[in-house]
Amino acid sequence: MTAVDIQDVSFAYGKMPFIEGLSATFEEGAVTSIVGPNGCGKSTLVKLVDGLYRPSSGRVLVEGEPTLSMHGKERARKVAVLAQASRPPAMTVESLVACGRYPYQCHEGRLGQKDREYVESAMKMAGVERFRSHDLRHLSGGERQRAFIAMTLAQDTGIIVLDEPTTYLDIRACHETMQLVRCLNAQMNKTVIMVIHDLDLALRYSDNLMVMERGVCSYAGTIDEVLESGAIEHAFGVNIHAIATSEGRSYSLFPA
Ligand SMILES: Nc1ncnc2c1ncn2[C@@H]1O[C@H](COP(=O)(O)OP(=O)(O)OP(=O)(O)O)[C@@H](O)[C@H]1O
Repeated sequence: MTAVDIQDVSFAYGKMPFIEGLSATFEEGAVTSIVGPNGCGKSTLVKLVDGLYRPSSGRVLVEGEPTLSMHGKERARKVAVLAQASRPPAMTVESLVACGRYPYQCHEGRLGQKDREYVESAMKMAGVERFRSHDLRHLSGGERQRAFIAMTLAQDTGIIVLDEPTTYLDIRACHETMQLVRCLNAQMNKTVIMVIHDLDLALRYSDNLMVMERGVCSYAGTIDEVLESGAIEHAFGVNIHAIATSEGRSYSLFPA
């Protein structure tokens, strides 16, 4: 089954076409990383999936429905998108996580019993319960990222899209964030699509990879298929060596 289907999408900033005829599919129940050099269009693609940008041609389907035919709240009940980290707002963890319930709220915006249950279980799942009354600005980068992931969980969608979830995190927090992603996938069957710069993390924690170059998908497939294809070497100008370890495989990357 396909969770997100990008069908022959073109998009331009201003007059110059940037993405032309991009097609890609993201498998339901899988963790897929979008990788590619700076400026190749990864965040643009995320915004097209989020319905923030309108393709000049082609369409994006989320769970079989064109994103642009859905109202904002309807789309937000299918896909939760966590944008790139920016300055954290002055609010508590619990208030942030409660924001994830907005697609289910009516005009008054009050949380009902069910909303509160979702907020509680999202904080528990992401391991931020004990920080519930802490101001986001006073958390470490890793704790704050878990709080934002909890907000996407409270949104109760089948699909989570994370744009560079490990930026600014130290190596331990990077791995903890990726382990949380795998846990959400394994225990809650979340489809996860993430833009990630760290190729080692992408190779280690994803089922599938989509490699982008200058507005196109140059290759997509399982980790083994992508490694076999040479698409990463081509896109980044690196060599990759896979090393067997007791925990599976580790990857060593260095300039070609
Ligand atoms: N709002 C905008 N207006 C005009 N051009 C933009 C805008 N946003 C992005 N671009 C351009 O579109 C191209 C793709 O940007 P995008 O942010 O999608 O790339 P990216 O692959 O996510 O980059 P990075 O890895 O550096 O985050 C870049 O050349 C960028 O300068």
